[in-house]
Amino acid sequence: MGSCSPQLPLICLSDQTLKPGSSKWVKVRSDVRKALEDYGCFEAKIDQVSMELQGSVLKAMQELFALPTEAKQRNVCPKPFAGYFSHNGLSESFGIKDANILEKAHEFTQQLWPEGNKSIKMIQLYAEKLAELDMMVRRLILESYGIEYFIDEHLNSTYYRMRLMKYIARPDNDITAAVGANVDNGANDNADGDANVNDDGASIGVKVNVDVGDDVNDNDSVNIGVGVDINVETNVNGHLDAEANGDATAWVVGAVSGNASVGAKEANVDAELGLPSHTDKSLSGIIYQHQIDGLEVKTKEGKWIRVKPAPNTVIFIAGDALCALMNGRIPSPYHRVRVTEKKKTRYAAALFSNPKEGYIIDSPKELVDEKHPRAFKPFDFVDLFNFYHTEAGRRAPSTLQAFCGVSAGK
Ligand SMILES: O=C(O)CCC(=O)C(=O)O
Ligand SMILES: [Fe+2]
Repeated sequence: MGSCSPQLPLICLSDQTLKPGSSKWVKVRSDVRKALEDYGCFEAKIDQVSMELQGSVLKAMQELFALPTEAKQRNVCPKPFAGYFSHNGLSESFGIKDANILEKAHEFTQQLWPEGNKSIKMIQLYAEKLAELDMMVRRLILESYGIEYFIDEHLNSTYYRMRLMKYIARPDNDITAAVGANVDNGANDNADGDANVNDDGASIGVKVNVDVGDDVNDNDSVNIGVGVDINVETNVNGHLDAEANGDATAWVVGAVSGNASVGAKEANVDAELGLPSHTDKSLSGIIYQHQIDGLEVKTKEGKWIRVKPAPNTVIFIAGDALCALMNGRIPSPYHRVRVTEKKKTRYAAALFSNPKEGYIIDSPKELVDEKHPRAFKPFDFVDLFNFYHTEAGRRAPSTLQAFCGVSAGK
């Protein structure tokens, strides 16, 4: 309240009043289209998920992440990175395919708790509610472009995957100073997903963490801003590994690293990022951040909007597959996670919708006209995802553009 920091559009999708065909529905439909065309995402106020269910899901997540590593690693998926994944000690996540369907979600229980566990029921119920919400939003989108005939085919061509995330709390006993580091301009620069910085050289913010121990200095006010020689390896943008099903994330493997010398003491240079900037590969994602903020979304103007968590609020975000399907009319925004609160563990849950394997994504002809010439060639989502794992896919400023952009000339 009263804050002038930029915010995402907030749209009320509350069940009580939103009935198809009602005047509220028509208004929400145009709000959804406008928000997505402008930002590729919006905040949604919802009442479909009770506080009780939210609490149960949080408890289930805490229980899951507290399992011994060997148990967590049983959450495997034939595709790499789609199961349990630990990212440089900064975050860890589980993946649950078809989390909204009870029988399928039970496969996840089998992996982690062969003796059975009631938590999965809560997670499944939660996924079911978010899936209903997601389908409503995708229905609103297609209606808003006047392609109602396509709704059933579209909804039937997709499935869901849930991702549960824990961002590990940073300790409190370090001194930090923000510094800017310029890395060479080149193909790798935009492995952080930032396609807009190519011409100016990519500037990345890195954080110098100095562990002030007795052996270094008793004085906590060490001035590390002076004489710190930062050597940030350009492998900051080493390579990105996408989630195997392509639904969501590009993780940087081998994050920002380098050394800074402070007197005789070595300090680690590390990204503050819990999750580097990326676009989701999915059609859509619904993200719920529990109490601790961290999610930031990039606007078309290149500004980062930090999304504040609220109990009955989720974020709807468009992915590359939706961008392609909608002939580029809806962008898939870059977003990242920066957990700035110390000593606080951040939990987040996201439900992604993906096109089924074998389904060809092709913009309906109604979305193509003189003002909007066809932007992408038809493709199978699996192929987009596989391309993402190639060197060329990783280096591309925009995976989607490089893979199937009409201007890519392939
Ligand atoms: O943790 C979050 O808030 C977002 C996670 C995310 O962007 C992803 O999993 O693709
Ligand atoms: Fe994401």
